[in-house]
Amino acid sequence: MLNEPLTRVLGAVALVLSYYVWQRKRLPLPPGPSPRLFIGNLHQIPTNHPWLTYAEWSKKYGPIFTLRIFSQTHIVLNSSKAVLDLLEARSAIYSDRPVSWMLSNLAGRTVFQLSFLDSHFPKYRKMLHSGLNKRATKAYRPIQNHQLKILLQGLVESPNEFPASIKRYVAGIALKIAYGYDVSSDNDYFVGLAEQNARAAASVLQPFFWVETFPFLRFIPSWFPFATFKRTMFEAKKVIDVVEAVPFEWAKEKIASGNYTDSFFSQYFRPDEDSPLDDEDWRNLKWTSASIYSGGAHTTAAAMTTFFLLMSQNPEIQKTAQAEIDKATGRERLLNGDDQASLPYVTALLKETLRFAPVAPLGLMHRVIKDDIYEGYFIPKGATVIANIWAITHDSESYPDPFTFDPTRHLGDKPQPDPFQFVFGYGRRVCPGAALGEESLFLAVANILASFNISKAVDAEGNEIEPAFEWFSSVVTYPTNFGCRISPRFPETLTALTQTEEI
Ligand code: HEM
Repeated sequence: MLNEPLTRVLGAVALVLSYYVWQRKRLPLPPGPSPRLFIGNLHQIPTNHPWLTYAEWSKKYGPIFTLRIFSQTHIVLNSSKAVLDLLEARSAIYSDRPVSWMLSNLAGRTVFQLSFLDSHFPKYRKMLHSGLNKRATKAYRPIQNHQLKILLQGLVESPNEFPASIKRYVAGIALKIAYGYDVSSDNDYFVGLAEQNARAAASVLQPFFWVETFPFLRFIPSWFPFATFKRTMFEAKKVIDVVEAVPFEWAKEKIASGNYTDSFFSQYFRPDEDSPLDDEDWRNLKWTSASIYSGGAHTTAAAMTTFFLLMSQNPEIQKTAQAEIDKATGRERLLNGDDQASLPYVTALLKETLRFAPVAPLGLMHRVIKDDIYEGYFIPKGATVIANIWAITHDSESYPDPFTFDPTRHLGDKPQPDPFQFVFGYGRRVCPGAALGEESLFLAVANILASFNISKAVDAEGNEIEPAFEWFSSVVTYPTNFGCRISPRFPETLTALTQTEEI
């Protein structure tokens, strides 16, 4: 028998708990567009550039709104306050990924969609953090500097092929860091793989697949006329498997032969160690190495492509940045990572590029693992949580006149909020490659500005062509269908500089 005081205490606790649960259930979900009976808001979600529509909806429904897709609740966060309050401050419950049968069963498991609750999650993050943190990133400078010279030479020799030079630069850095692999040309097989991987990712990371709601669709054979989803996934899986396996096997063989350069992979793979890796270690190593390549190449390339478009539109800003650079180098050397501290305008220009066109406008989806309450709204366990990064970096309260490209907004005594705080994601899922991405971007942007003038493309009569501001719509976005003129500022000096050993 329990004694009376204890019974009373337990009764009071039960009462408080049930009041709390009742109160929570009474709270409404954040508002949102009216759902239809069965499909919810599926019919209203645009297939292209959904971040723009979500930003519009947030003006009507507020910074946090709800969408329902069949029975799945999506909470869309459109303000810096909401993402920092939830995804950062409450990251212990907001860092899971939505469960996707399509991704995990057909496309295969990857770091990007691994559940926060998976026992391997901390291991992955630790491996990535130790290989990619700010300090570790400094060790990669010789690799970045080497790729930089190839990039600059490529822009001198074939300026119109600048997208190929960008791809080679980013893949060259990622493959060397991940596996110790040296890219040999723009048409390198491994560089092509990165490209295929980006395409595969775009095809599988769609907001909705019917099979997630109707599990019986899993059993229809892939040849069936309506089974496009299965064929898409199997195609993507083939690519993802190759992307993970081929460089991995290549690196394994190199290390076994004793003729290899140090890399993220070689740090963990030691053929002569007494305790060999077990199966799970192998898998972790395979996926983390592949994530450097699949997470780092396409994103960095997207930001560089945006940079070319914005520079061709903004000659005055370009000149200001060039004046700052010329003052630092006397036009006698290339810039390295240490120069960033003395180039505030160029740093601001880079921030503004990522603010103006965040590479991943909706980031990657999160999932909340416990019921929660925020600002009087109920956020149910299992809801998918989407950070509308584009809306945050175009919020006129934080960034007045948000559609004007203006690096000076990040300078002075009262700079506007640092966009790097938002564009690399949040909480325990924050991009582990942010430091490396930022440094590779700075190096490229600063040295391209030092070495070239970028202007609008011209037609056969010499008239400038106004580029269409068109953005590829996927998880990673970048401008498409534009050209620009890239001409060396000091051709002789540039050739000499790209041929010297040191930067
Ligand atoms: C401009 C450069 C980059 C941008 C804008 C960017 C942005 C992002 C964003 C928004 C996320 C999702 C974070 C979240 O879920 O909250 C992410 C995740 C990730 N990024 Fe990056 N990224 C960049 C470069 C890189 C680089 C260079 C690497 C690797 C070397 C990398 C590896 C990853 C990985 C592995 C994840 C998944 C983390 C996880 O799910 O736990 N990224 N990135």
